[in-house]
This record gives sequence, structure tokens and C-alpha cells, in this order.
Amino acid sequence: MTTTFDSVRIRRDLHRIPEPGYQEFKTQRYLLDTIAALPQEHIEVRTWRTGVLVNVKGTNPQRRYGYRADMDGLPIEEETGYDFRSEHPGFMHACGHDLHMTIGLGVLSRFARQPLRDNLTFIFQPAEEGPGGALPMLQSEELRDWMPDEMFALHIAPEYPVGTIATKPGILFANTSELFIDLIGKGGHAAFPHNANDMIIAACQLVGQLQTVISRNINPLDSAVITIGRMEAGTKQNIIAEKARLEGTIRTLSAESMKLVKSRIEAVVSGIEASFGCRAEINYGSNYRQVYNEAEVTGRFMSWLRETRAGDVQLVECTEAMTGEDFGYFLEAVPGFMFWLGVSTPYGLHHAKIEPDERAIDVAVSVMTDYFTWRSAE
Ligand SMILES: CC(=O)N[C@@H](CCC[C@H](N)C(=O)O)C(=O)O
Repeated sequence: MTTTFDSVRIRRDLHRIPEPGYQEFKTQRYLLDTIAALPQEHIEVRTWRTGVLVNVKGTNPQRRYGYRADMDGLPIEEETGYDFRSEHPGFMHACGHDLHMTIGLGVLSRFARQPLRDNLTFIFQPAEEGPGGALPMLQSEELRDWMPDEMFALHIAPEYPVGTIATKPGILFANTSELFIDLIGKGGHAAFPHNANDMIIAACQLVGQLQTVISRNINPLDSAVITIGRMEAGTKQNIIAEKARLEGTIRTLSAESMKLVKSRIEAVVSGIEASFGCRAEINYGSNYRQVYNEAEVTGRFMSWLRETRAGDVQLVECTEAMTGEDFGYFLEAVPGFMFWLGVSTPYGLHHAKIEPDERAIDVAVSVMTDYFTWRSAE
């Protein structure tokens, strides 16, 4: 295949401009400009908030296939050795969305030139890391008449070598809920603890007790995670903290366990209120549905990979992971799958030093291009 698509340049351009959810203004502009440089005859473009939707008109369409890429960055100060580091202080593409978008553009650039028999929808979706762009995008007017019959997405996987694709039928990623807990007590002088109500002590107790929800209330053969990723309290070393805030996330493999975990968290927090004489507020922020790969569609992709790409792509049938992804909402509405794409880097997702191997982009572009082509010719 001859192509003028410069995947490395595009990925690096996108890497420089990570933006928070629903503030992906430069990213949207970059995507629109790149798409505008493609042949326009077979494509139509729409925007939805900071997202972008592209319809590639098929030559004799019977069905519509979709690819979704997420667009937002993370609040992380980049520590890579790149000379194309983030130009936005405190923000970084540390979850591979720069690669996901580049791969989408790569596949799109091929089909904008040579459309398939069937229609294609490319979805560049804002706010995956929060508060979640998938559900409102799915319900939007802009997507309604371009809704795919089947859809696909991928996620970079640091732990797999380049050339590896890992997936499975059934549940791939967990149900998620954000978790915010505010504790409100009484501040005071460090020397007079008996006159105050110290929310640092209460918060420390609470963090420990929250872990007992996982270890004592969840069936060990099921899986659940509570991670507190941020804790804020106090103003100065000799002032007793009046308030404390915990910020975290809950992950479960079933919707039932999510309900159970939340009810146990509420019980534990009530206990903290009683034992510390404080007030507490719980907020669950945004919640994502599990990523569930439809068995037949996923099985067809896996068999196709084994039969056609065994020479250059290693297919791994992986286990589920406790990561979350709002692509789960798309898969609830439309059959499809997500897969992990090996990018071989020692640092994990959400790490300030993650440097995905860019050779994975061409692997994914070629696999998705060939798969859409095969699927549409069936
Ligand atoms: C693949 C990945 O890392 N996704 C994120 C999704 C975040 C969900 C939500 N904001 C939360 O924190 O619960 C993940 O952290 O798994």
C-alpha cells in the first residue's frame, strides 16, 4: 500500500498538545485540519462539542463499521526523554490517546482515498479520562444517522511487545466509578487536639478501612479495586485540619459488586462520622460501564487475525483487566470489541515516563485497514 500518511509526525504533533476532557480545542483543530487535507469526495465531517465524527461513504453500502479513538490527556507533568514533550505544563498524553487518534487518522486516510463497499464512521471522542464523552456522544444527534452496526477500538498496552494484539470475548475492562469523599470536622491549634476534630486522623483511618471493603466484603473469586489516588488536607504543620478530601476510583467486574462496594463504602463512612463526630459527603463522579466484547464479532476478528496475520502479528488471548473505558457504553449499544495493542515500554499507563514504541502505529493501521476491507468484502 502506498500512503502519504506520516504517522510519526502526526503522533508527535498530537503528543505536544494534551488537553483535559472537553477542552480538546487544539486537538480538535489539528484533527479537522488533517482531515481537511485528505480527498473530500467520499467523506463528510461533523463536530460534536470538542469531538470529531467522519463518515466515509461506501460505494454500495450494506452495513456500517466504526472505529473510535479517545482524545484527552491527563494531569501529569511529563518526564519522558522526548524532544517533542508536552507544551502544556502539567498535562501529558500518558494513556496513549495520541496514538489512538493517529491510528484512526491513518485508517481514515486510506479509506478517504479508496472507500469500501460499506460505510465507515470514525469517532474521535473527547473526555475519556473523565467525565466521560462516550455516553453523551452516543446519544447525540450528530452520531444518530452514522451509528455503526459494529464498532472497534484499541488501547495501547505497555507490557506487550510491538506486533502483539491481545483481546478476548466477554468482559475485557471493569465497571468503574469515581469516588470523592469530603470529611468535615473542626480545625484548631496543633497543641490542643482535645478542642478540635482532626480530619487528617479521620481520613487516614478511612483510607485503611476502605481497603477492608475489598478484602472482607467481596468474594475473593470476584474482583474489585478501590484506589485512593489523591488526598488533600490541612494548611500548615501546626494547625489541625478541619477538612480532608479523598479522591479515588472503584473498579468491579460486575454491576452487582459495584452496588455492594458502594453500599459498604457508605457504611464505613457512616462509621467514621460516628466515631470521629464529623460530617462526610460522598460523590461518585462519573461511572463507566464494563467493556464487554461481543463473542461472535470478537471471535471473528480473532480467527481472521490467526488466519491472515500469524506471520507478523502475535494474537494473545488475555484475561480481563481492572482498567475502565467509556467505550463500554458504545459496546452496550453496538456489538464490537476493544483490543490491547502492544507498545513495549517499561513504564505503565498513566506514568510520567511512558514512551510507547511508535512502530505499533503502523501495525494497528495495517490490521484495522485490512480487517475493515475483509469485513466489508464478506
Ligand atoms: C484505560 C484507562 O486507563 N482508563 C481510565 C478510565 C478512567 C475512568 C474514571 N475517570 C475513573 O477514574 O474511574 C482508567 O483509569 O482505567
